[in-house]
Amino acid sequence: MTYLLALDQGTTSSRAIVFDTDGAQVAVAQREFQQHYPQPGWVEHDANEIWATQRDVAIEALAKAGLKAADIAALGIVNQRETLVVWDRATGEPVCRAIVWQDRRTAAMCRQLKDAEPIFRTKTGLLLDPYFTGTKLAWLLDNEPGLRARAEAGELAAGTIDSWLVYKLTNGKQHVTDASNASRTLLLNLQTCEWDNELLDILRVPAALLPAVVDSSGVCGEVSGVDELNGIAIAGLAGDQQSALFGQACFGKGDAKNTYGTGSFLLVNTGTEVAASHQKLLSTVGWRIGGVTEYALEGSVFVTGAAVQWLRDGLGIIKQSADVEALANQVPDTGDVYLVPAFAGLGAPHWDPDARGTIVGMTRGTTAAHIARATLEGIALQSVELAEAMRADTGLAIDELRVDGGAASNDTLMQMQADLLQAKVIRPKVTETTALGAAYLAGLAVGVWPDRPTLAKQWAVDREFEPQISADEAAAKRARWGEAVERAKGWAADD
Ligand SMILES: Nc1ncnc2c1ncn2[C@@H]1O[C@H](COP(=O)(O)OP(=O)(O)O)[C@@H](O)[C@H]1O
Ligand SMILES: O=P(O)(O)OC[C@H](O)CO
Repeated sequence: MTYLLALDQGTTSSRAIVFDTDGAQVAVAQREFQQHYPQPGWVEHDANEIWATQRDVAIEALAKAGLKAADIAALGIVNQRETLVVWDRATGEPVCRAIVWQDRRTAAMCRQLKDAEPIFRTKTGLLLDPYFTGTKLAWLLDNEPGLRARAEAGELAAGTIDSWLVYKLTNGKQHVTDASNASRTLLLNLQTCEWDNELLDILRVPAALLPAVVDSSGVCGEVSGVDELNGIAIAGLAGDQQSALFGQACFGKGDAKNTYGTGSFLLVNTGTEVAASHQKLLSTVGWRIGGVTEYALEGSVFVTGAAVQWLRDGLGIIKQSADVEALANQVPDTGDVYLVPAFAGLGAPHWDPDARGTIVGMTRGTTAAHIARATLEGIALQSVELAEAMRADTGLAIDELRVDGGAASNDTLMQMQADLLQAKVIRPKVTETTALGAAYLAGLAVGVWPDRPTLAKQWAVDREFEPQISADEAAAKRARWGEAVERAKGWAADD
């Protein structure tokens, strides 16, 4: 029997899953790690802790499956995107904590660079928002004493989490990133899939820092220096959201998926041509395989599942995330309460780093149940805005949406999504599609599966949700939501 090992390095936890050739999960191990919030709006991770947790869960998953490294055909790595790690090439030690995708510290820098935004928009498909890696790297070089000189001298390496993990797994032999991760940095030319000198110049980033850009599916190294994993081929790399698109078998132009994790990320496959957005969606690399790049349009929402965590940790009205469903179902509706979870600003299609979380419409009769229900509706409504923007961009209405991620297990939320989107929502049997995508990318590279049609046949439905409210009712809620969003915008602008 042949097995694949998927490493899914997420924002809040590191996960490793062993899959068999039917795409079935054989064993899983997961470890959370610490989030650091050194200043308001800043979010950091300890890159060494990311490495240690990811290595340990990989070892643990193999042990749980009763397998040895030699039983694994290949491993794939998928990861939280945009998060920046800079390390010393000689020692392999990070020079400081990783700056996480949610970190807003470069909001002022992005405003200052606004005149250059059209260049970034055209070349990278992204916007000038603190979300992306490029301004984080520029900030670090400007603000950490001595770093720029060391970077220019070639002493340092920079990369997203995929780069960092490959570097550690190969004992410092490989400094690479795949095209999908690279397309989130503000430094990659989408058309050529190469680092762009004009963009490097604008952000004053020395090219010597950057990894080589490789295919998303292809052997890019071999594990060495971790006894239990040594010899396993590293054969798949991708950003986690692109990987979920792959794991959902969204191989055809127009196929769409939405992942509900810390944030939500709705991606639609746009084929081998870059589809430019007029609705502030992102054009991004889906994957590059055999040198051929396929693209996607993406709507990124920063806080969805994290809002449920806030109900748990911030408000204390639920004990665990899954409890939100029962609490929300204690009431038939939100009583006209709307919760805009703009805790980290607003992403697509608003891109307002100064927006902040807002609850509107509360009365003396509002209860925790209304807040819980409004949180779920807020998650669904943010995705509706993305789907509307995609329709305006591509002319294609999303009439079917494949869903995955932690919060996709919430039936009430999925029903709300179908209602508010006025489209069918389809949940597959395997909702660990992010990790499955990693296994697929790695397995294709080493011949475990012959082609994508074989993978598409493995995809199976768990449950479908059909709209149960009228289009008029949905439109009324969408309009009301729009008003609530306006109230959340710009709140922190004076900070
Ligand atoms: N039943 C549920 N209802 C709503 N949200 C949930 C539920 N279960 C998990 N979540 C949320 O999903 C997120 C975890 O999903 P996951 O896909 O593991 O996220 P990530 O990869 O971003 O760490 C958490 O933010 C959690 O609050
Ligand atoms: O870690 P996740 O699953 O929340 O994904 C984070 C995204 O990749 C950020 O762009």
